[in-house]
Formats: sequence, C-alpha cells, structure tokens
Amino acid sequence: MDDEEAFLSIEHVTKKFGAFTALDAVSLELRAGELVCLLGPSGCGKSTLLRCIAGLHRQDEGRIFLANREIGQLPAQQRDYGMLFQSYALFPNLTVEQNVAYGLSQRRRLAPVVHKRVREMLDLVGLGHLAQRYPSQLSGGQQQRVALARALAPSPSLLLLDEPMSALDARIREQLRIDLRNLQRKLGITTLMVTHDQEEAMMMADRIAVMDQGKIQQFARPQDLYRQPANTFVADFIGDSNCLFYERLDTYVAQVGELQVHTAMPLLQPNGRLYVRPEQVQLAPVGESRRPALQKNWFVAHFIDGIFLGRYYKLFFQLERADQTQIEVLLPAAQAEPYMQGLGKKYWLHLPSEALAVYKEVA
Ligand SMILES: Nc1ncnc2c1ncn2[C@@H]1O[C@H](COP(=O)(O)OP(=O)(O)OP(=O)(O)O)[C@@H](O)[C@H]1O
Repeated sequence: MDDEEAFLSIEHVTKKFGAFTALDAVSLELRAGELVCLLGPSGCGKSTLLRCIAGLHRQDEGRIFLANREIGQLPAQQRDYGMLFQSYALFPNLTVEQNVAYGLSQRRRLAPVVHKRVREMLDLVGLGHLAQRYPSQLSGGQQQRVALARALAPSPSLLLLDEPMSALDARIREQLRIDLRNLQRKLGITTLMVTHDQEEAMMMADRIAVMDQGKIQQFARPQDLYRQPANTFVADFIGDSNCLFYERLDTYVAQVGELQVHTAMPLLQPNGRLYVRPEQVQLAPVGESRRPALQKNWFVAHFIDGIFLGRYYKLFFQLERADQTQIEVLLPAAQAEPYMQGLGKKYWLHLPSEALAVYKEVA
C-alpha cells in the first residue's frame, strides 16, 4: 500500500472451478472508507472475488484480511460485512421494518432497541414512511433501499455490493447511484462494488480495479485509468479510443498506411497500435487555409457518419491513404452540426503528437 494502511487486504487469491482458473493470484488493498469498484467484462471473475471475500466461495490459495484480522478461512457470518445483490432478496411475507430487523433479531416482535435501529436505518435510506408495507407494495428502487438498510443495520465494517443497480431502470438507477454514494461517504463505510457498467464505476468509485481473465489489469483512480491506461486491454475497455495500426519508421515516427505520423512518445516496438481519444482529434475545413498541410500530423479525411448524443456528436471520418483507418471525433453539438450536412466531404484532421499513445500489449 502506498501511504495508508490497508483496511481490506486481498493477497494472492486464486480460485479454480475444476481446471478453470477464475481468479489468478489476485491482490488488492482497500483503504478505510473508500469505495472501490471491480469493473470488467462478463466472466472476468468480479463476482467470484466478491464471493471469496464474503466467504460464499472458499479460495484455493491466498489470504484475506479485514481490519488486520484474517477472515479468509472464517465462516461467512463471522466476517463482519453487509452484502447487497442484484435481486433484492427481501422476505415477501415480512414488512419492510421486519425485513430490516431480520439481521438484528430474527423475531417478529421487535425489542425497543432493535426498533430504534430499524427506524434509523429506514430514515437513512429515506423510507421511514413505508415501514409497514410489504415488499410487493414497493418499487424496485425502494426494495433495493430496504435491502441496503438491512445490510447496514448491524453496522458492518465492510459493504459488498454485487451489481446492486442492474435490475433497475435507467432513471432510478441514476438516482440510487447518487444516493448510495452519498450514504457511503456519510457513513464512511469501506465498500467494494462489482459492476460491468463503466459509467457507474467512473461516477461512484474512488478507485477502480479493472479485471480481465481472473487478473487485475489496473487499479487506479478513474481519471488515471482514462488518461494513463496500463495496457492495451484497459485502453480498449475504458472509454472510446481510436486505434491506428502502425509500423515504426523511426523512434518518433510511425507509418500508418502511406501516412507518416509523428509521436511524442518513443515507439519501442517495430509495430503495434497507436491510441488517440476522440475528444483530442482536431478538425479544420479544407480550402480555408493551406497551413495544416505544412504542419505535422494534419491529414485529409472524409466525413462518413455522425451520431447525435444530446450535448455531443460522435463524428466518423475515414483517413485518406491510411488503409481505410476510421477516426472518431467527439464534438459539442453546436460545433458538430455543420459537419452533418456534408456526407463525403473532405476535412483536415489533426492527430496531435502528444495525444498519441502506445501501451503495453497484454500477454
Ligand atoms: N460455481 C461455478 N462453477 C464453475 N464455474 C464458475 C462458477 N462460478 C463462476 N464460474 C466461472 O468463473 C468465471 C468468472 O465468473 P464470475 O461470476 O466471477 O464473473 P463476473 O466477472 O462476475 O461476470 P458477470 O459480470 O457475467 O457476472 C466465469 O467464466 C464463470 O463461468
């Protein structure tokens, strides 16, 4: 751990299902109070890691510590966490209040101290007024709030969330993300959340662990993942990127088709891929000025398509003399609209050398 001591520490955890390795010596450390997202494509091992921490799977190798206590071999109920799943998993025959009380006391008649705690929890998630309802009388978002209140009621040290919002519709999901994040900050509870939704992870997490094939590819702040991907997997997975296949001509000059593309980063491999984010590509009208042709990395491209995204447009261009390479450009709507009139029209397109990056290929 860089500066602070780890609150949850996962050390070289390996989990196999038969001959298949779902987790391959995964190590991860969470600081007290932070919200970390496990993000990755379907089947990369996110839920398996969460379940190993929860004690719902037993790892084949490796150790897990929570607040300096080794929990990796303890039964689930002794590990001190609250958990929330995609499905709300509420008891349909118990009221909201009784559901929340379930983890505190399994009797239907609530002792005053339990009752007080349940009330506090329901107020915390904004459902104090619905205490006597049954789950079937609630919306999906409300049911998930009840499940959250139930998970938090015993004051666990750790909150584990497994795709908690994926069953909800977009608008409710958006609100619940904000509420969950605010609540997590207010309580200062260390939280690990599984999601395959990049936007959700970017919006909520202090740090994101990007996983692929049972390994953590990069663990960093959202801004750093976007700006400095550790390898080509992360560069492809996080955000949109343009990708140009090149052959090296010189340390700082790449050949893309017939074009010579100058880079600020040294090209260490004889060939590979250059990445550039759509918002970093610049455009200029052909004919208005001859200047671009004389400068580095200005190329002629044809406008081929555009997609309206509300505040922005994604515009697609095809580079001339570059093996059909397509370049995506992101522009604010007002700037992009004139381009939409001219299908097939030629433009100058600038790939700034400092915006071009090469990344380590994943083994
Ligand atoms: N009980 C099991 N028996 C056999 N294989 C399993 C078992 N549980 C998970 N796997 C396999 O392990 C891999 C990782 O599964 P896991 O559920 O952790 O993926 P995930 O990243 O959470 O994906 P998703 O987003 O689709 O839930 C998958 O290939 C899955 O098929």
